[in-house]
Amino acid sequence: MKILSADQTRAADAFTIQEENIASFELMERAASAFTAWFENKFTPTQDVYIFCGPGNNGGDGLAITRLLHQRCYTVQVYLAGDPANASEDFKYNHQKLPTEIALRHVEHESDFPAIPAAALVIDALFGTGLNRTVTGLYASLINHLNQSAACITAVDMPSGLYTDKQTPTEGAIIRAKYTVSFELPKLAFFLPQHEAYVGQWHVVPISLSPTFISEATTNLYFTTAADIQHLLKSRPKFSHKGLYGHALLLCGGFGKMGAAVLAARACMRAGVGLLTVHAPAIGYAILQNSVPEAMALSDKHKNHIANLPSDIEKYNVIGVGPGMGTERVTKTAIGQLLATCKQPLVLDADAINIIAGSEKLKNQLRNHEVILTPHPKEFERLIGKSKNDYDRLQDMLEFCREYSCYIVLKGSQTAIGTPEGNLYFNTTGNAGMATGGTGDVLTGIITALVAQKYTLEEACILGVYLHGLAADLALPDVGKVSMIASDLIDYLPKAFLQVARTSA
Ligand SMILES: NC(=O)C1=CN([C@@H]2O[C@H](COP(=O)(O)OP(=O)(O)OC[C@H]3O[C@@H](n4cnc5c(N)ncnc54)[C@H](O)[C@@H]3O)[C@@H](O)[C@H]2O)[C@@H](O)CC1
Ligand SMILES: Nc1ncnc2c1ncn2[C@@H]1O[C@H](COP(=O)(O)OP(=O)(O)O)[C@@H](O)[C@H]1O
Ligand SMILES: [K+]
Repeated sequence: MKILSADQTRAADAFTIQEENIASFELMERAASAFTAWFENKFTPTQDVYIFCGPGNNGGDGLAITRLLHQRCYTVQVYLAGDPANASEDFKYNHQKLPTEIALRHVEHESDFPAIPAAALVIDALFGTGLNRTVTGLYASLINHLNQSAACITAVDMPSGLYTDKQTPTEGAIIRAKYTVSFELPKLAFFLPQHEAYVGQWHVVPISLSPTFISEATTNLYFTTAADIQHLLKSRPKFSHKGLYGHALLLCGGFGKMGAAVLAARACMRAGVGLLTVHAPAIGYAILQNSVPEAMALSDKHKNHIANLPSDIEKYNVIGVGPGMGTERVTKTAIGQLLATCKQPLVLDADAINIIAGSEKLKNQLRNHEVILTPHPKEFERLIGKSKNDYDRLQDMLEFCREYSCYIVLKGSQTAIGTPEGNLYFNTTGNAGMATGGTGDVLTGIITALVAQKYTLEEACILGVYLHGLAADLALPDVGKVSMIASDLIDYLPKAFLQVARTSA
């Protein structure tokens, strides 16, 4: 699904109003109803609700929500910050529609700020996608006042003070919401780790914006939904044989880190590779044969580290490299050889990335390959350098993808995938239980298996990251976030494939 900018969102609203020949307040009513339905489902009317409105359409939503919650027996108090004379037309319309028993209280001085009980529910409808400057003055004091309360804050569309699609200057005040309920599509700001404290948990509620507008809108930003994934998964014909599903090579493992190789290998098998060979240091040979009997094992000439490549390397149709490999000098030489000689697609992770990050010559050789790099943020920084903020980091990532003609899977809570064409895909599966050693090795195995099965590199990244997170989500009810380990992801990978296959059928 596409992620639209603030300007495109505004245009989508206008297009929908025109296309459906409705008044703009009717679309606002849809938005307010969708928010209210979410709110009703989440909170019972036993807690007092304090609603803070700005003078624009976000504030207009706040007024309509006030009316709807009042109808549903919530005790609501509503405040306006800003000049009512300059309010938007739809704000004024909804002001008139407020039931007479509800007074809109004006906040003109700090002394007008109400004390907010800890058990109260606050709805932030100060500013949405129309924010056009940093929040200062009385608005900032109000935002700080709300943030300092112990009440649960739910933001309408956007946490007030946060820009939708560009860096918010540090000096402005920003609401720290527990929940953000956004209309139709998530906003780019929700996908950036630096915004977690403001956005909280985000939810999207549909308001039937024009599908024509959305499908014709141009963007390089996407988030992956179950519906996007359905079309990707390939089915298997009855007369399938293992030769159809590729022969992958994994170069991984080292002294004390054979577990990484085992995890990557087991995940690769579970992700459907036809044949798998794992090349590891001599010390890992017996370990691999014992723990992954489905895979073939090759022993490096070096006891503890990878120092050479298999002699028949051309026969593999993809090579996954890096988990547990270390950065010994002999291993660096082997990676140099790999980049200089091999022709097949590469999936580079962990120490393979660290080794390449340390050498301009190796980095330049990326251009000669079809390659996916799967760094976590620290490996990313070694490869590309420090970025000023999360927005710049995405730009730096796309620039690197373009310059080196590669795919990057920047791992994290909402993993971002960059392509050489300049597209960015944010993943939507996964949970904090995955923040444990070895889960990245599992991802390397999955993506390598998908490339082996002739998914394009872009498909392998998108589908692999989605399935990896989905496996963790499916494991969650049984193992919980604290106890989740990387092996759980492999154990639940079959269920993840089954779930995706079911929806594609
Ligand atoms: N018909 C529509 O356009 C719809 C709009 N919707 C809502 O409307 C919102 C967008 O509404 P608007 O475009 O009116 O914008 P907002 O209500 O987000 O904010 C714009 C208002 O705030 C002022 N403002 C902006 N930044 C400020 C700052 N830093 N300090 C002080 N004042 C500031 C502007 O001068 C303007 O009065 C969405 O987020 C959504 O909540 C929804 O009701 C869906 C339908
Ligand atoms: N809080 C989180 N929410 C969702 N996914 C997470 C979270 N933390 C980590 N992950 C995922 O777990 C994996 C961790 O990979 P990585 O850091 O390479 O681990 P390792 O090197 O131990 O294998 C990545 O796929 C990342 O996206
Ligand atoms: K808001």
